[in-house]
Amino acid sequence: MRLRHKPWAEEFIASHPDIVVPNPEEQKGKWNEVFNNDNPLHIEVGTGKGQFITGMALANPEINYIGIELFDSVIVKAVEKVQAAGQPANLRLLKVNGADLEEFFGKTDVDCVYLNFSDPWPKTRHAKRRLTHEGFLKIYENILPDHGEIHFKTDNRGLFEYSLVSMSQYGMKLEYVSLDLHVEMPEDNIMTEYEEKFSAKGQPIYRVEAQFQLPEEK
Ligand SMILES: C[S@@+](CC[C@H](N)C(=O)[O-])C[C@H]1O[C@@H](n2cnc3c(N)ncnc32)[C@H](O)[C@@H]1O
Repeated sequence: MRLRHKPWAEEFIASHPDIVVPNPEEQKGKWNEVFNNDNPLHIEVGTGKGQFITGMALANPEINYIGIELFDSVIVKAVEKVQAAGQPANLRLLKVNGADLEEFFGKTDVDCVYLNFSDPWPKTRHAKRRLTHEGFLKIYENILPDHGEIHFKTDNRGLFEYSLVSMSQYGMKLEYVSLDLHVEMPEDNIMTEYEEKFSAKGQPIYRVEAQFQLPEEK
């Protein structure tokens, strides 16, 4: 998702350090200081305009949430969403690349990783950029505890099939695989912007929860 270039975006982000955490590498291993509690931390990589992560934070005040987004112009929209929701105390944003997560989170800092409607990168030569490529799975494994989980939703059948294979080949246990999530919409499902858009067009939403396994369990 690319929005029109906004030259003031960087300044806007810097002026909201209470929402977009500045110098996140300094929080590695001590995110509890940011939230003033030891509650579990869930992150969404590729948070876009922030609808999902904001909804999750409002629905689950006993969990801390961080939305991670690469682009200035997009995270500005997420900041506005967080403000409109009354700036929940259990929610922050990071303007960083998901490929660099290990710079900001140590082993077990994060309790769950959400990937929602990740960019599909359909060309084979771009496969390494897919957020479910084994290179990214390794990164998530390094910031999650043993048996940590990734919850993944997408409208893109090709990316979903690729991801099931990638996760399975990595030795992850696949649970709650759905080929049409909205047929029996889980009560606690929080819709993302893309989910609303694609489901309104009648497209099925695919979902899986994948759990990392210990070497002896693979
Ligand atoms: C297709 S949008 C989906 C947004 C939102 N999750 C939703 O479901 O509505 C994917 C988002 O992921 C972001 N993104 C892609 N690769 C990323 C990366 N490596 N690190 C952080 N964000 C990334 C993009 O900038 C874009 O905003």
